[in-house]
Amino acid sequence: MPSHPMDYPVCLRLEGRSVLLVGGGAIAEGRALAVLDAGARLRVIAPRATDTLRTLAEGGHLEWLPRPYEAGDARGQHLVLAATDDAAVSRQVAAEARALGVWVNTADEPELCDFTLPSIGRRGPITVAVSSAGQAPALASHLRKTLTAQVTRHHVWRARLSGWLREHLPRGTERQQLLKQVAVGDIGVLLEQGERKAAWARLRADLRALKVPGETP
Ligand SMILES: C[C@@]1(CC(=O)O)C2=NC(=C\c3[nH]c(c(CCC(=O)O)c3CC(=O)O)Cc3[nH]c(c(CC(=O)O)c3CCC(=O)O)/C=C3\N/C(=C\2)[C@@H](CCC(=O)O)[C@]3(C)CC(=O)O)/[C@H]1CCC(=O)O
Ligand SMILES: NC(=O)c1ccc[n+]([C@@H]2O[C@H](COP(=O)([O-])OP(=O)(O)OC[C@H]3O[C@@H](n4cnc5c(N)ncnc54)[C@H](O)[C@@H]3O)[C@@H](O)[C@H]2O)c1
Repeated sequence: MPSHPMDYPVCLRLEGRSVLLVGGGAIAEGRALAVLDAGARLRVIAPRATDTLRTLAEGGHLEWLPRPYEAGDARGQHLVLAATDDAAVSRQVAAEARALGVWVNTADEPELCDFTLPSIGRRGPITVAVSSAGQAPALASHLRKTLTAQVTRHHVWRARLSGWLREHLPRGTERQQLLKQVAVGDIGVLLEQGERKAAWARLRADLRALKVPGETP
């Protein structure tokens, strides 16, 4: 039996949200690139920052405050990430963020984290995320590489096509059935086999049966 309850995995939508990153080293840089990809408004507080972080700050992609963390810095943030080389700073940041009700992650101490960061592989809209509940990050990284390699371009096509159909078709049982066809049924299998023409023909026939107007992507 695990000593803690299971972690609860989520995919955060950070667009336009304020994220504070405390620390400016290699680990912080990885965090910064990931939250910027997610469209967050990023503030970095650290006396030293990597060249990449400095360049991003000069380009206006993030705000860098070149000083140590101070009490109150977590106020008004939606999320706080701490990645310094000083465990006392991690503890201070985690305690203050928690007291303010702001979710916090520290790169060096799983016990201080409200959430941990899984190892991540991306293929189009598909994300493979592996967590080991803080127990084996190197194993999470290894598994992530193995699993991500199994996501092929056919899966990406199926995901994109499914996304397009969800956007254009009204909700309901018929849409659900068609989306299952695309994801794991005959249409998906045709796409996987490289039979794109046959897949489109089958999809058009299904759309006609649904009496839905419009072009396929
Ligand atoms: C997955 C990944 C994502 C990311 O960082 O973005 C990530 N660690 C990665 C790699 C990695 N980290 C470490 C090693 C060396 C081997 C080892 O020590 O085991 C390797 C392997 C490598 O580098 O190949 C060292 C390490 N990590 C933590 C501690 C502190 C501690 O455990 O006390 C120490 C000791 C530090 C020291 O001793 O100084 C803690 C955490 N690391 C986490 C995430 C969270 C739990 C994730 C999970 O549940 O699996 C958590 C809890 C904090 C957090 O949420 O950040 C990323 C994979 C990137 C990729 O995909 O390749
Ligand atoms: N989660 C992971 O994947 C993982 C992997 C390896 C290491 N770590 C841990 O991540 C942490 C950071 O590692 P790193 O290699 O990026 O370290 P680093 O030494 O390259 O950078 C440390 C950064 O912290 C900043 N800093 C120091 N004191 C500060 C303060 N009071 N306020 C604000 N910023 C401060 C420094 O200016 C510097 O930018 C370490 O604790 C390390 O143990 C995590």
